[in-house]
Amino acid sequence: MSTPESNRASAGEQPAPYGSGSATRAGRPGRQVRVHHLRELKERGEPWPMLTAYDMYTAELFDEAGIPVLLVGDSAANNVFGYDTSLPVTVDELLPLVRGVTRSVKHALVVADLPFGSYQLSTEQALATSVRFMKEGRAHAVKLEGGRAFTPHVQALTAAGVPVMGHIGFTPQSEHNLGGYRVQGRGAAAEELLADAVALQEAGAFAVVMEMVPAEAAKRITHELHIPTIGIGAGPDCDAQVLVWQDMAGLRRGKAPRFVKRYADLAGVLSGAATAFAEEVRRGEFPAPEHSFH
Ligand SMILES: Nc1nc(=O)c2c([nH]1)NC[C@@H]1CN(c3ccc(C(=O)N[C@@H](CCC(=O)O)C(=O)O)cc3)CN21
Ligand SMILES: CC(C)C(=O)C(=O)O
Ligand SMILES: [Mg+2]
Repeated sequence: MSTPESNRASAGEQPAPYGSGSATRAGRPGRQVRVHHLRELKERGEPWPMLTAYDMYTAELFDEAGIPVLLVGDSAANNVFGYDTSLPVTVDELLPLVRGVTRSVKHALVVADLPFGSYQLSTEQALATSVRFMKEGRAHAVKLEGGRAFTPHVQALTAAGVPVMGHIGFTPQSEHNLGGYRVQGRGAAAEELLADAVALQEAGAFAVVMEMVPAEAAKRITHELHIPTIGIGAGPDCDAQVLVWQDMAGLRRGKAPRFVKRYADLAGVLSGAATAFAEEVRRGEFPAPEHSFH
């Protein structure tokens, strides 16, 4: 079977950049995704997907599935390390996950989420932490939570060569300040949210996540900004959509937030596999002769 993709590869030509040509139509970026490709997608009105990833196999699979941006979220706190919130996770815990993901992708832009306490103290702290994620973790960009109060941090990082993704609306690291998991930017607060988004853009952010924001407010902010907006519980009019991968694939059980759609039942598949393995071992059926060395 010969595809345009393999023809190009065998001819030894440079594949088309993400955002143009047959590679895009196939949903597969031809080479490294760059922040300007995301801006081009916004200009063309083409929505794009983002997922979290915390390890090699998921990073490889999502990269091959044509997900242009992977986020090593501080949500690893809940979804890898078993904490009840994202607050306790540390840079030292997240760094090896970032390394695993960046080693495993061929195309995706990998964003490292700065965890609570690793950037809020000063612009210097934000830069020191980001340099670790880029130097040791080989991340391509970082993400931090906060609006106008964090424009000095975004400016300092951008000036130092670190692409920054903002995150406004419901910001889980501020859970105790926001009074729990609640929608942000209803009514008059929509103006505050817009001011935060514009300030992040002016400070140099290349994109901004909006979490649990009313769809109308998110739509307006998306139209006002020239950088891409990435929604999670922010309606259909954002430039991109992000989900935590264990939510998207149905690995996490229990009641999911309203914004989650499950595209698979990985919990069912894995638990079925583990149960079948356990039964075969207990019945003496595994290993069979073909699994043994003779
Ligand atoms: N697995 C997972 N998925 C996520 O989306 C996620 C994490 N972990 N960890 C970090 C943060 C925390 N997030 C959360 C967690 C819970 C709700 C939640 O319970 N939402 C409810 C209540 C909303 C309301 O009361 O207005 C919902 O039904 O959406 C929302 C976002 C989003 N992030
Ligand atoms: C939900 C996304 C945006 C996030 O910040 C995370 O996974 O940590
Ligand atoms: Mg996060």
